[in-house]
Amino acid sequence: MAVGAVAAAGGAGGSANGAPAALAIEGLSWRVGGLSIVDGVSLSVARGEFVAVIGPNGAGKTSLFNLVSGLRRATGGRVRLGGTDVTRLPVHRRARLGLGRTFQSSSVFGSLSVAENVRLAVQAHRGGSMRAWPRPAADRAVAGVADEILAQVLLAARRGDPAGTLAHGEKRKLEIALLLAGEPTVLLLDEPMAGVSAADVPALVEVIRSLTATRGRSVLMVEHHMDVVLDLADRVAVMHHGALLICDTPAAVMADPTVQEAYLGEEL
Ligand SMILES: Nc1ncnc2c1ncn2[C@@H]1O[C@H](COP(=O)(O)OP(=O)(O)OP(=O)(O)O)[C@@H](O)[C@H]1O
Repeated sequence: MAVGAVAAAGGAGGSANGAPAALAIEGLSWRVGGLSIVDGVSLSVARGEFVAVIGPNGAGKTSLFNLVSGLRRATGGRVRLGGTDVTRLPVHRRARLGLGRTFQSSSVFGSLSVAENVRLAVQAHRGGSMRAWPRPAADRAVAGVADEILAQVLLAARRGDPAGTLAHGEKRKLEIALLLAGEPTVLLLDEPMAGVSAADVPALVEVIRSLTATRGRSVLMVEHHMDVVLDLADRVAVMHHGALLICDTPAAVMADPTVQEAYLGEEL
């Protein structure tokens, strides 16, 4: 649940207590070759809040994520992280400011163990700040952090297994672990349930739920599985033809006739 006030539906900017939103998307647009793919989207995510983005195929959800993470350059509007304007910053600078997007599977080393993968990610993130530490102490600290992360993503039992042997659902947990190694304050999850077997969904949902439970982390998640969205989200943002249709509580969104219309002919 959101720390402090729950931000106003769809509004950008700060929360009611005056603190800047963890993530503020303000009139964000992306035009390509005369086509408006993302059309003036304004949406804010409060500290500790979980917002899901849904919409029919081709609505612009992934494109919105690409603009927020910096993979694509917006043609209009702004993105702010904790009040800092990051609109013109490249991916790695946004990451350094606390924005994390799930790693693609290609960043998992299949022949290394699950624990080694997480240790490498922790090392990559903290290495510089530990340079003055004696080697054994630094190694122990990295291993300790990696173990904590593995416990949080419910992968402790698989810590010694080669990452390449993980099932889809477990691989998603490992990708989340690698993301957590970067100590993000805002996490972008793009279809975390894609390809995950029905049996593995509940455990993965619990891992994702735990992300906002500590440290005031915020999550923005694109997901097609409505049961997962309704279970996890504080608010649901609906995109249609590149624009934001509504951003409100799951109950209000489900009851909204314009949402039903946008999904006409598709499963909601
Ligand atoms: N680089 C690009 N150039 C031109 N059109 C693009 C480009 N990238 C995406 N599009 C178009 O923008 C629209 C939105 O695509 P996007 O992938 O963001 O939608 P989505 O909501 O994530 O869809 P899905 O749910 O199917 O993943 C689509 O019509 C897509 O074909």
